[in-house]
Parts: sequence; structure tokens; C-alpha cells
Amino acid sequence: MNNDTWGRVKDRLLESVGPNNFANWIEPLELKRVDNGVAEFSVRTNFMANWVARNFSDTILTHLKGADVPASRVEFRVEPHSGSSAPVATAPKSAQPVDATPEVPGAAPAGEDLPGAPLDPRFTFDNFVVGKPNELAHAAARRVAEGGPVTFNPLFLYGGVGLGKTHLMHAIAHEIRQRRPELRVLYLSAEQFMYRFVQALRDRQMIDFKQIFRSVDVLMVDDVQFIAGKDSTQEEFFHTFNALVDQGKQIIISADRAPGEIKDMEDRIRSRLQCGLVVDLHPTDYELRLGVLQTKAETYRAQYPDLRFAEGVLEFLAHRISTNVRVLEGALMRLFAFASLVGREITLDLTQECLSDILKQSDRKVTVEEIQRKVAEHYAIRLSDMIGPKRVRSIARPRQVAMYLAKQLTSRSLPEIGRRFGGRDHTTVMHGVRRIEELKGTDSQIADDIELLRRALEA
Ligand SMILES: Nc1ncnc2c1ncn2[C@@H]1O[C@H](COP(=O)(O)OP(=O)(O)OP(=O)(O)O)[C@@H](O)[C@H]1O
Repeated sequence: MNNDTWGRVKDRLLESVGPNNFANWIEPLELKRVDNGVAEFSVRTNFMANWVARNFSDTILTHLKGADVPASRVEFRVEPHSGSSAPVATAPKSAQPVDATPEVPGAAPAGEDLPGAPLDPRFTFDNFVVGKPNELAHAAARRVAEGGPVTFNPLFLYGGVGLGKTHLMHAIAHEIRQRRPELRVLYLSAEQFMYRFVQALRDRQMIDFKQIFRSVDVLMVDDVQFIAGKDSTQEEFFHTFNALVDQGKQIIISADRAPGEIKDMEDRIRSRLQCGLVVDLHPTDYELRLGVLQTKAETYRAQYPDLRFAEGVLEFLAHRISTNVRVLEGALMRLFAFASLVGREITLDLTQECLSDILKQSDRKVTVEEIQRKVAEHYAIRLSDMIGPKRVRSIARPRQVAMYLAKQLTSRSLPEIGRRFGGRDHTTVMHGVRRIEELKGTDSQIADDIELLRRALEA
């Protein structure tokens, strides 16, 4: 393959992986040769070889083949500076190397010496889809990353699994590194913090440990709930935290729940964690899920330019998979890979066939009875009134709310719902559902009640 061909392949890759990824991971690759079906590239570091092999080898191969290059495999050989050959990365690795800071060519950010975890180059603000459930968390993260006059210290982000906490933290780190490369940014998980701490104790290097952690400008600790109950790690974390806050350094923390709900966390740490801004990422709603799917689908379409994609598939997935964004992403990735393998158009049928297990798991399990119970509790009425004949507004309105939620959250038909509400006719249910739909637009109290109940039921 000559340089022109590789140049053309690079143009395609730029379109398909985006400018950031391209600059960080593809541009620095040097094509050495194509021999016996193997395209061999040289890269500067082991970390980079692993990262590119894991994340981009399929895409590179697809585009090489698209340019008629006779390659069936890609290899990345580490050639630091001397040109001496070192290990080759081919197969994707299952785990991220935790000890290396990503070496983004051309940029040598301050804090390279810090014992942080690598940042995922895909987790940027540009790639983060904003919707109602995460708009506050996103705005706070941006504000902290921009470092304007109003800063929140610490910024505490929390939310359920796969809702974007890590993505936002990495995005903050990328942004700070870009805006203020002189700042020493340290991102790591609470588990890694503990590991470093224990290692320092064992090796009698506590002074070094303290010095390193107190020398950073921005400390980001992911999944802080992990250190709850680990007494001496908590203690050390508390001192690190205080030392940094006293110096006016920024701290960003994430957890799977609010500070007040982390069991076995010392009270003084809990109150420290709460003294900045605490924001949560709510469970996704339909619009956010659709937004994420549309964004990801664009990338896949560029990667699989020949695949045809039927209308309505993304909407179907956004409706049916309400667990979290990670599951949603995995489903879409599997769908594209499967469709390209079997060479079929992505239709609703193919989607159901390929994702039957995920769809089954995501089926909503909420029952009409649970909804009635929760709604009765919420409005402090008796459960028997849900199915009884009373028509006073204080009973009828909660009943309509319950009917509305039953329609939204279960797959029951209107007659089935009617039967569970004391044998009411389906037209009564339909009227109730419509009434609540109208009220949601005009009565913010009803809208809030419904949102709260929906979250409680889906949790
Ligand atoms: N709003 C979003 N826009 C785009 N991608 C998102 C969004 N939210 C989550 N994701 C993607 O979903 C995946 C899971 O997100 P992430 O790892 O940040 O979740 P998390 O909240 O840290 O979960 P966990 O608690 O399991 O670590 C990532 O690939 C991330 O890029």
C-alpha cells in the first residue's frame, strides 16, 4: 500500500471516529507495511498500542478493506524512539490499564507523573447528550470545567448505574487539560485511591503519598461509596480532602447515591461532601434515550456505510430499553455488528431477533397493583378507594393518576386496566388517562407528582 492509499484511508477514518479521536489515536500511527494479510503500524507507547488495538482496530480494518488493501488483520508494534521493536498489540484487551495516564501525542499535560487512571478520549462534553434528566449535572460539570468565578467545591455528582457520571468526570478533566494545561489534574476511582494508600502504607511511603495527593490542582474521585466502611482509607481521604479545600483546589466526586445515603461513611466526611454542590443524574427519559441512540447511530452509520436502517428502530429501542445508557449503547453496537455480519437491513424484526435477551430483561415489571399502592400512599388515600366507587375529586384524581401510570408503565390494555380498577369500563380509563395528560401540561403539581411516582416505581 502506498502513502496515497493510507492518506485516503485516514480521510475516511477522520470522518468515522471524529476529529478528537483522530488527532489522538489515528494521526500518530505510522504504517510500516502490509505483508501476508497483516497491516503493521508502529506506535510510540505500549499504552497507545493497547488502546488503539482495543478501540479502533475493527474500524481501521474496515476502511483498509474499503480501499482494497489486502489486509485481514492489523498489528500495532511499539517503537519508542530508537526504532527498536517491542511488543505487538493485536487482540483487544479486556481491561483498561489502570496505571497509565493516556499519552495524547503532542500534548504533555501537567500532572503526567500523577498516579491517575486513563481518561477515555470518547468521554467529552461534545459526546455527551443533554436532556432533562442530566441537564443540571451537565451544567454544573461545565461550570467547574470552565473554572469561572462561581465554582462549586466539591462538586458531588451522583446517580444510578450507567447514567454518565464517569463520562462527565472525564469530560471535565479533558476540558480542564485543554483550557489550562498547567493544572495538575488527577482522576482516579475510590478503589484506586485505596489501593495506592494501602501500597504506600506497605512500602512505608506515606510521605510521598501525601505529597502527591496534596500537590494536585484538581482531584477527581469516582465511585466514592467504595471507601465507606474502610476506616483508615476514609480517614486519609478526609485529610486529603481538607488539605486541598484549604488550598482552594477543586474537588469533584461521584457516587451511586447521595452523600446522606452512603452507609458506613463517617459523618464528618458526609458533611464535607455535602458542603459544595450536590447534583444527581436522574434515570433517563424517552427523549434522552432517543438522543443518545441517534448520536451513536450516526457514528455507526459512518462505520458501516453499506448498512440500511429502517425507520422506527431507534424509537422502538428508546421505548423498550429504559434501564441505562450503557445497556442502550451495548444494544446498538450489537445490532450494527450483527446486521453487518449477516448482511441484512436493520429492521424491527431483526432488532427483536438480535436483542431478544436485552429486550426481555428490560421489560417493565411494574404491576398495576404496585402502582395503585404507591399512588394511594402518595396521596394518603386508602388502597380500597382506588377500586371503590367514590367519585369525589380527592379520590378520583389519584385514581386517574394511577390509571395513567398503569398505561405508561405496564403493557396492560385499557380493558385490562379497567378490570383492575374495580371492573371499570375501558372508556373510563381512557378518559382518566387523557385528563391526566392534559393536566400535566397545565398543573405543575400533577406533573411533579407523576415524575416522582414514575421514578419511585421504576427504581
Ligand atoms: N448523556 C449521555 N450522552 C452520551 N453518552 C452517555 C450519556 N450518559 C451515559 N453515556 C454513556 O454510557 C456509558 C456509561 O456511562 P458512565 O460510565 O459514565 O456511567 P456511570 O454513571 O459512571 O456508571 P457506573 O456507576 O456504572 O460507573 C458510557 O459509554 C457513556 O459514554
